[in-house]
Amino acid sequence: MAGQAFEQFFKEKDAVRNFLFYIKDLYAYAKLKILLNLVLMVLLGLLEGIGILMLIPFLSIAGILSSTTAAGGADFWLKQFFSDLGTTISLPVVLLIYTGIIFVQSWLRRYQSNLNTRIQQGFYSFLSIRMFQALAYTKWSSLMARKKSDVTHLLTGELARVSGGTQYVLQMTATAVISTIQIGIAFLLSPGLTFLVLLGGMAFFCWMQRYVKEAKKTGASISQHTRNLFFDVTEHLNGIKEVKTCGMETRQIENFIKLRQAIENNFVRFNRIQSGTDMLYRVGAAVFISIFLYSGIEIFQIQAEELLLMVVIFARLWPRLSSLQVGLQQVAMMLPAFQAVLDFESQCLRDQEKYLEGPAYAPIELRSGIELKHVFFRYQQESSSYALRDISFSLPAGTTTALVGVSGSGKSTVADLITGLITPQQGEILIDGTPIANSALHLWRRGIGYVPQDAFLFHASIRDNMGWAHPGASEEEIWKALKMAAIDEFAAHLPERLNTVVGDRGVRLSGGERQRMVLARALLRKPSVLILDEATSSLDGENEKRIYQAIESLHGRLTILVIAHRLSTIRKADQIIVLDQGRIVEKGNYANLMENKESRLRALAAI
Ligand SMILES: Nc1ncnc2c1ncn2[C@@H]1O[C@H](COP(=O)(O)OP(=O)(O)OP(=O)(O)O)[C@@H](O)[C@H]1O
Repeated sequence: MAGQAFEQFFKEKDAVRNFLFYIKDLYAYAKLKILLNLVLMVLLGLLEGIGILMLIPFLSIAGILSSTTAAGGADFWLKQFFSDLGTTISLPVVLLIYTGIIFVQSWLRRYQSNLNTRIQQGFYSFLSIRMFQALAYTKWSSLMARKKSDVTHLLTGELARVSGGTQYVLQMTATAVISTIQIGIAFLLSPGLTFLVLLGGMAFFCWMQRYVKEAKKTGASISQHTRNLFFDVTEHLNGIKEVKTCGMETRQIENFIKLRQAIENNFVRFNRIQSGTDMLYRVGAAVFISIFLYSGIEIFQIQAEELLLMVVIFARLWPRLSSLQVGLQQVAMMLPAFQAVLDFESQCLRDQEKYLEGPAYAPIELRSGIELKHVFFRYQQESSSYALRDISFSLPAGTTTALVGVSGSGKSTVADLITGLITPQQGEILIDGTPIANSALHLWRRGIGYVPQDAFLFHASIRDNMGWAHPGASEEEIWKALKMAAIDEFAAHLPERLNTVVGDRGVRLSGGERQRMVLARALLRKPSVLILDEATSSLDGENEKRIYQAIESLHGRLTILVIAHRLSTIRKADQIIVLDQGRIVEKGNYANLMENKESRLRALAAI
């Protein structure tokens, strides 16, 4: 029957596998602490057992228990020993021993509870850190396919649920160990009755396993709805300006209420399962104890003291069975969260980038140039449409190349290929004549300064934002970088200069100020390659001119790739590459291309 219950609990193979993975992970993390925990559990179980046995001297002193009630067998000797204790020592001594046992037991329980919390919280951190590491080293192409809100949800909500489940796993283990010891002692005292209690208890326990399945279903539903809620809130915050501008608040609120209510209903449903099983256990206890008392007194005519002992044992064992049930339901509810965490982690691990770390590995500095040879790239493997087709060009070191083309022509995709965030399906990208090894990609990227379209700043001071890119940068280096990005005057006039906090994602700055700040941050790293992906799109003419003057002053020292939509900014580029629908349609310098009346660049300039 126990086998059936086990099977029912772990009906799906995945659940068994995940639960075993979970236990394996937990054990791998806290081997010694878990062993210490087990020892404590055994000690606590024994002490609780002795606590029960101490009833015998009480009964003996009170004259309820005679020392000749049973003869022979382990139970006789045990009872005899404790009964003798009652007749040879006085009541105060027995009470003192009893209090001592309870004191030691309480102290151990407190120690074990602290140890459990240490294991639980430590395991939570262990899983979070492991998951965050896996996430940080995952390939961009794999991250691109994921919703940010799902990842946040996994790292916060789902992992917190897993941690809550850990508490129950530890509690259940303690309950199981202590119960086993108590059952052993109860067997010594009264094998027949204990067997009957156990049989009844097991049958009841197995019957109750249907609720564990229910709990698991509720857990899966909670996972799904909390994920949706995270998504909704994240989207709302990302688009809060648009929401307010278009007066869409009510719709957002309605959505939020719907999701919140679904979660609320699931938790209420789960509590209904928990309280329902608790009620059934209580009613079951009353029925069982009535049957035992009746059959003990009327049919088996058991001695009163034995019945009393059985009531005590039953009163201790039954709640444990109930707490095992509650624990199983809690763990079953947590398993979908663990499964989600595990799936995400294994996907991240499958798509890892190799990293060479350590002082021996310096950023790769470009010496002769970058070359793209017949590169084809498509975002979806199964799709027949390519974002880039047969792209070949080179960026000699120290030159400035401009990529132009209408929206969607593939400019940002070229930039992502050069940084190694994505890899071509056909063709190759050579850095100083050789393809960059997978393991060295991060070293290559460390030598690149990148300013994206939607430049972001942390909610921190300018100094901290700069320090993020180059932790050891001196005050002088920071001001130099700010000057190169034409933002030094702005920073110098701020009330707290470098200590001024720029708001969340830099919202306290104008679009142009933010982009110049991010450009300064990129330059602070002293990169050998600088990529500007429409980085000047929100600058006014004057600021744009200043940035390009600064960039021109870097000409020859850096290899620069500029993705630009304003052609005025690329006049001085060494070469201009015009893209259209993923193909290179023109190459040359500004003067050459503009000379040709049919040129695409001219057409773009006209637009
Ligand atoms: N993550 C993605 N998944 C699928 N397709 C994508 C993805 N990113 C871009 N594309 C597609 O690839 C093509 C090239 O996009 P890309 O962003 O490189 O163009 P772009 O020239 O930089 O455009 P824009 O000037 O608007 O930024 C487009 O058709 C676009 O829809």
